[in-house]
Amino acid sequence: MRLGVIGDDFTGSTDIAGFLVANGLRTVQLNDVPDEALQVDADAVVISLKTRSCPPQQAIDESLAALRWLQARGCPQFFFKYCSTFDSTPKGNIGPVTDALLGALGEDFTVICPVLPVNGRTIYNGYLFVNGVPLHESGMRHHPVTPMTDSNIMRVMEAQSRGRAGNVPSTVMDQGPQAVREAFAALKSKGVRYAVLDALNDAHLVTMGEAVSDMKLVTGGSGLADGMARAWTDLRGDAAKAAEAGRPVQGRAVVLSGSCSQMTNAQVAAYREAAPSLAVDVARCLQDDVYAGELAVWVEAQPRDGLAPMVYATLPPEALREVQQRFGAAEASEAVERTFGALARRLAEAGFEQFIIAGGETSGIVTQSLGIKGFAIGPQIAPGVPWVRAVGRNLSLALKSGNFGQERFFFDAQSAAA
Ligand SMILES: Nc1ncnc2c1ncn2[C@@H]1O[C@H](COP(=O)(O)OP(=O)(O)O)[C@@H](O)[C@H]1O
Ligand SMILES: O=C(O)[C@@H](O)C(=O)COP(=O)(O)O
Repeated sequence: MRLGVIGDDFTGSTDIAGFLVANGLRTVQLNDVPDEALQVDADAVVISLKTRSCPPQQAIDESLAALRWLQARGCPQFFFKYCSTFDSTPKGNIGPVTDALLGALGEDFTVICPVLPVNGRTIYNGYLFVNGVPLHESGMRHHPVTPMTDSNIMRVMEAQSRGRAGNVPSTVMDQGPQAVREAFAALKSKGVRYAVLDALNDAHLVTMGEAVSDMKLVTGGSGLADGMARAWTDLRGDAAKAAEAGRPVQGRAVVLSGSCSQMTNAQVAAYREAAPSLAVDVARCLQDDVYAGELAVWVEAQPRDGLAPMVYATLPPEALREVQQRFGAAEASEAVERTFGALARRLAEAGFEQFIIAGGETSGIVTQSLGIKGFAIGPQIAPGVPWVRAVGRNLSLALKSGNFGQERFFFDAQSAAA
């Protein structure tokens, strides 16, 4: 095994796994900390946790358990994968988990690099941009669980961690890996613990991929992993072959959307025009246990041919704010997640085999509710969203991060599975 990834959510984990596979690496995704006895033969193992917004101590404990599992299998390098829009408030959990992993590895320096230029997530002078808009002005300022109100990654990192952050600017990135390594040494000598790496383009990814080759722990988004994988010329194989085991199974499909991100809103609006669609009633999610069953009955009653039916809780920011004021943000989001978990379980029992899910937390709860222990990674539907196939089960899933994919993503996913 060359790389062990600890992902803080399920969509983020399939995102990074998809990029490793696209580089021809044999990659396996395991959901939650795997059993001690499990043995895996792969170039990269991605352990997906659901630790983005749980209490910090739980995030630390689960991340350290994942680290120990990987260490016990001789893994030489570790990647803490979090969102390319950072998705972390001053409460955590990126800072606390990074500190805990550094401590466990006996290290005192790492990179902070939430970038994915192909999906418009870039860093300039330590400020994170989403499609050219500063993070705090993007749709992420309205995120229901982790609203991002500051684009300065040094500042948000320092607010939730134990050390100082510094920046490696794009002008240094332009000079190549050796210059970046020298910048690391200079930052370290000033007592900096976290180097926030600028990345504006593909060339910067390749540079950083080489520059971090000796670092035991790296942290960030899939852009960094893409750069690292490109440097492993000895491992890179045929991408189509690496994706073969994850090709989607054929069967009945459903779309479940629990993301309120800007792009998901556009995707739901486009899909609702063409396919049978049902909006979730949050009050019912909070009030009774029979609601998920009723939703399942509706899904099952939709025509078998044509586009897959969609159940969605997706709301634009103003409507979401109203729901949150009425019921409480945490209570509402938990109830919606619980409903999607129960609905997915009912649909799997009813024979549904393809699940197209929008939203990281939503994907996490659905995967856990379906009792899926691991995924083989298939071909990408859009950058960062591969089809994945449950190990040992006849189930395929597309786990879409809130802001990933184009407007016709739900259509694209079904065409890619045909
Ligand atoms: N209508 C709604 N009212 C309240 N909370 C909601 C609603 N729809 C979705 N949510 C919650 O918002 C959160 C969205 O997070 P997530 O699934 O990670 O999406 P994203 O990938 O866009 O961040 C989930 O916890 C979900 O349950
Ligand atoms: O890095 C990313 O942007 C994604 O891989 C990611 O982490 C997804 O998170 P959600 O937006 O919560 O789905």
